[in-house]
Amino acid sequence: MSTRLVLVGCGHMGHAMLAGWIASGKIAAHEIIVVEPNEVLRNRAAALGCTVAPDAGTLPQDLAPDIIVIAVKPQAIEEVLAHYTRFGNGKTAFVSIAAGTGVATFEKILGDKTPIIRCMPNIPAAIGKGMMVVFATDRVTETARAFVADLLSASGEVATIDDEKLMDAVTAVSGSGPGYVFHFIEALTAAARAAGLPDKTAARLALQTIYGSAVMAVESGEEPGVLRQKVTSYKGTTAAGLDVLMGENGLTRLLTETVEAARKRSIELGS
Ligand SMILES: NC(=O)C1=CN([C@@H]2O[C@H](COP(=O)(O)OP(=O)(O)OC[C@H]3O[C@@H](n4cnc5c(N)ncnc54)[C@H](OP(=O)(O)O)[C@@H]3O)[C@@H](O)[C@H]2O)C=CC1
Ligand SMILES: O=C(O)[C@@H]1CCC=N1
Repeated sequence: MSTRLVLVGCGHMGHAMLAGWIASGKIAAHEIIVVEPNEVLRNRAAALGCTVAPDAGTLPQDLAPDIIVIAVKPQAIEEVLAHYTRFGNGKTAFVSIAAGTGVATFEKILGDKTPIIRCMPNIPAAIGKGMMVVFATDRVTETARAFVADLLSASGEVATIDDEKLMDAVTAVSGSGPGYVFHFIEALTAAARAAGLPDKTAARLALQTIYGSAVMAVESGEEPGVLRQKVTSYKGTTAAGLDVLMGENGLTRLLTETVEAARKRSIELGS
């Protein structure tokens, strides 16, 4: 069977998505070529059954994939795309997961008739629990949109946006968000240690509390604020803790500043 998809870059995010696609059966490993210069990461992709290549120069001359997924760092995009211009202005759709880099950059290098999709995934895609947000240009056919949406659904939930400018905010919230949550686990663990708990107990209590609360927020169908109130006894311990966390300089303000810093960085990466 012919190659349907070329994945360029198989690091943290590329591999997370690739593994989910293959496990879902939505695409077969032998329909995928992975281009990755790092030998260890290339071997990891080969172990999934994909054909692998160290660089674009070794790709077959007659290659005509439906999709090329660009999963390299934003700083490398322009240099990398220069090796894929032969696929531009044609039927091959380019899907980029790079933060910041806008459609305009792709069109400048590949040609303005190239179908381009931007997707902002997040790392829980590695376990099929990702948030995948998609923006597609008018050049992208319904068939290509449907194929990409179906493929991405193997990695988690899929949402679409119609305004590319929102991609910076999306990146700052769901793209980077797992980093904030992992840090929240670290911070609660540190606080538990400071409160006198042994290291292992501190880590276990923090992780299970965040896991249990997140699953409950998803599965109960209740608003987080309602769930919070169920924990908060009148003049009790939670109220005392939340007085700090929900105070003027509390978590909402901190997260607003956090998201804004990430959004600004996304804009910088794209300029
Ligand atoms: N990590 C995350 O949680 C998320 C990442 N993203 C986006 O995904 C993209 C990749 O990020 P991430 O996976 O974390 O980064 P990684 O550095 O883990 O992966 C990128 C990979 O691309 C390889 N690479 C470099 N040049 C080429 C080339 N010419 N051809 C093929 N592969 C190449 C790199 O190899 P080498 O290291 O040898 O240079 C590396 O293995 C970024 O644009 C990022 O913005 C989006 C959402 C979430
Ligand atoms: O940190 C980054 O720039 C990438 C994009 C979103 C998550 N990781």
